[in-house]
Amino acid sequence: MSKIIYTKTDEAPALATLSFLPIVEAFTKTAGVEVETSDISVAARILAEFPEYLTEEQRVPDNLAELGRLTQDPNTNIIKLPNISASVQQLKAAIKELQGKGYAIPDFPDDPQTDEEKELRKRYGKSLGSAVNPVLREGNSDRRAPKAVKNYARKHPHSMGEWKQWSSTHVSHMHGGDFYDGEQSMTLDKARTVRMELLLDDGTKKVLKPKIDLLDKEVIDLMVMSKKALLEFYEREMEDCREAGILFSLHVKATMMKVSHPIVFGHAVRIYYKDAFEKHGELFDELGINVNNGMADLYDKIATLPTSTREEIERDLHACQEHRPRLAMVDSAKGITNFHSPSDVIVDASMPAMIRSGGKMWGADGKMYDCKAVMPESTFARIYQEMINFCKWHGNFDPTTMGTVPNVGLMAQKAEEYGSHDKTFESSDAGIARIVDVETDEVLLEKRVEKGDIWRMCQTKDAPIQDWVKLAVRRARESNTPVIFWLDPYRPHENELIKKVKMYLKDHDTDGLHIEIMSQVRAMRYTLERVARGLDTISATGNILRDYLTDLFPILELGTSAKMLSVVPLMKGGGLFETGAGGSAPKHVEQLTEENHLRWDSLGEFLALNVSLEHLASNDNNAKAQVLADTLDTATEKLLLNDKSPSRKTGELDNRGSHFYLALYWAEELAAQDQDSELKAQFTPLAQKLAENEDAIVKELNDVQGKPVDIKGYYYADEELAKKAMRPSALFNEALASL
Ligand SMILES: NC(=O)C1=CN([C@@H]2O[C@H](COP(=O)(O)OP(=O)(O)OC[C@H]3O[C@@H](n4cnc5c(N)ncnc54)[C@H](OP(=O)(O)O)[C@@H]3O)[C@@H](O)[C@H]2O)C=CC1
Ligand SMILES: O=C(O)CCC(=O)C(=O)O
Ligand SMILES: [Mg+2]
Repeated sequence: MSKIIYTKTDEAPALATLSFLPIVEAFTKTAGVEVETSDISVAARILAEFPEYLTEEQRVPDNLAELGRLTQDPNTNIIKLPNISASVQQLKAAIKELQGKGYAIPDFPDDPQTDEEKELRKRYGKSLGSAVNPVLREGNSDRRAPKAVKNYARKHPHSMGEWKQWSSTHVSHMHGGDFYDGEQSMTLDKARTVRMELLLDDGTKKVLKPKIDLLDKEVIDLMVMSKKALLEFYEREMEDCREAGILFSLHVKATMMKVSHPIVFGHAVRIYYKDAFEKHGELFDELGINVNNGMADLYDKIATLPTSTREEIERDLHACQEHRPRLAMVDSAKGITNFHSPSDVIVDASMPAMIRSGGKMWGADGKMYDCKAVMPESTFARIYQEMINFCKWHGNFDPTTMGTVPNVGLMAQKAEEYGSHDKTFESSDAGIARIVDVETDEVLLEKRVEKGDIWRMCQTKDAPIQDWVKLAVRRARESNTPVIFWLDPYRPHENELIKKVKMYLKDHDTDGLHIEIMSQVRAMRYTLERVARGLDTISATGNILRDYLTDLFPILELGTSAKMLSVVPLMKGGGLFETGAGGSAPKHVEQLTEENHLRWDSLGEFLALNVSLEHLASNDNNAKAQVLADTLDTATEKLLLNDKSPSRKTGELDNRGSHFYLALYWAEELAAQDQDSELKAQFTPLAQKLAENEDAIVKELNDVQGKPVDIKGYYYADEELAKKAMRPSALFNEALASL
């Protein structure tokens, strides 16, 4: 029997699943496909970590570990929806909700002191940040806008803010002392076991990671971010921003770069509120305030103080703002700034949204202003300035004519920064950070660090690089599109990759293909020159640029990266089919609970299901699955053409309504096809029933809107209540059940 594993995740995609999954199950069972669900939501992952605190009935299996194992099985077929990569604040909120529901899990230790607390912190750390994707992505990334989606966007362009040549918006990044500066990299000459250690100035050694097994031909890097340089950078840029009179906005990825970026974020907050931190620092330490988790943590903790002390602190914080630039807002109505939480502004989505708005972000008064987009680490920040330069010079892109930029991204086996979290340290002392061969004591890489510097090691295995080159060549051939490898010869890590790419390209027939290697800024310029002329260009990039570019171009081309096809051909032969390139849209949940309208667009799920079925069809020789895939493809196109995607407005067709239309069109296509008479016979009555009841069903789906809906929870909502909310049409439910 063919099997699809459909993940249950968080927030908007989890809600959408409650409506869409019954359709998937009903349709695919006709091809003998079993749909199994796997809950990898942050709440389920927390519960799976602490079975000994739970009753027998409360325990849940470690689904993520099981899926990780399955990525090694060639028969695996997973549809993966986006999940929360939790910040500390989110994790704590999820823990609190679970405790409130009677799950006696321990508190999150903010400042672990005892061994027991340290152990708990370590265990909670497994659910923190980007904890799911690196486990499941045992293959490289193939993300692109399908033709039908691109054509639809060309005919129905989203709105674009206007770029003015006089715009003050720009990107600021460090020019020295960051990870890019002085990076060291090497390709291993043989398999080795290494340790990471700090050689202190007094000659003693602090071993931070005793044993890392490395493979032959693996690329390793050592990078350091200087705290001093970072603080000076912030001080300078804040002053520069204040003088310019524009908004200060910090764009990091504290969720995915879960160790380094919260530290980088925290320094920005402390510099901005420097005077208040100098005055109240001791008290803040006593209260265990850690602004690496955002100002929300500070406000939560000072709430417990006597009113007079709290008010004094608040006054001092406000006084800091007087000689600092205005901050970009996340929610101006609620007074939530860019510094509120490190998971509110996530660079992959936040920078494209800013560029799409003509270089503007929200100010505290609810109006939009030019901004200084601060991305301390220069390695990848420069691509955004290059795009901004292009927009200022040429005006904004035109979605009706612009070319498309698919991406082939290196990410398998925790490539590059993805796998660096357990090898990232905030240096406790000054000394030499070293990577040393355990057997021979040979120092492979070393760099001076001062107290407070962040240093890390990255690994990129050779097999994923070979697979990445192969995938890039395959995509170039299949789509007859040029491929540019975005690799910078001045960056040691990428210089190692360039040698490998050149070598592995020789393994393939590249006759007639256009393949080039360019540094990032040149690659961006080259790609944009083509984009503006309506020409397509595949970007073949490392892991971080994979993440950045697969939001950047889709958001400009299509309005959202939710409409992307996102495939991970697993290196062992299975398939991981992701849905879109974006996240879990927390704001959408708010709209659902307040107004019972879910604006989440499931196009990404439809596209993923399509390729998942195709994969089953060829792997399992399942001809019916192929018919389902072909008809789903046509139905999806019809849905776009008939404008049945969810509206943003309460009272109009939402996620549930668009699911109904997909089911209707899919059933109609199956009824109309002649390849499989059994399927035709099964779906003809359903198509008739849905078509006859179209108006009544849509009315049922729209009539429930406009009122709040209580699903009793955010991270672990009541499944029955949520299901009821997401399946409000009795007519539609009955029709599906009749299949
Ligand atoms: N693959 C994964 O597992 C990923 C997970 N994440 C996680 O998702 C969470 C939110 O991240 P964030 O950076 O805010 O990015 P999101 O992509 O979730 O949100 C940014 C905005 O994009 C729009 N959007 C995204 N997806 C859809 C969709 N399917 N339909 C309609 N609009 C959509 C929404 O705009 P509007 O509000 O205007 O409707 C949304 O507010 C974080 O916890 C993050 O870690 C992020 C990226 C990938
Ligand atoms: O894993 C994460 O935290 C986010 C991943 C992401 O943004 C992406 O893959 O595009
Ligand atoms: Mg992303």
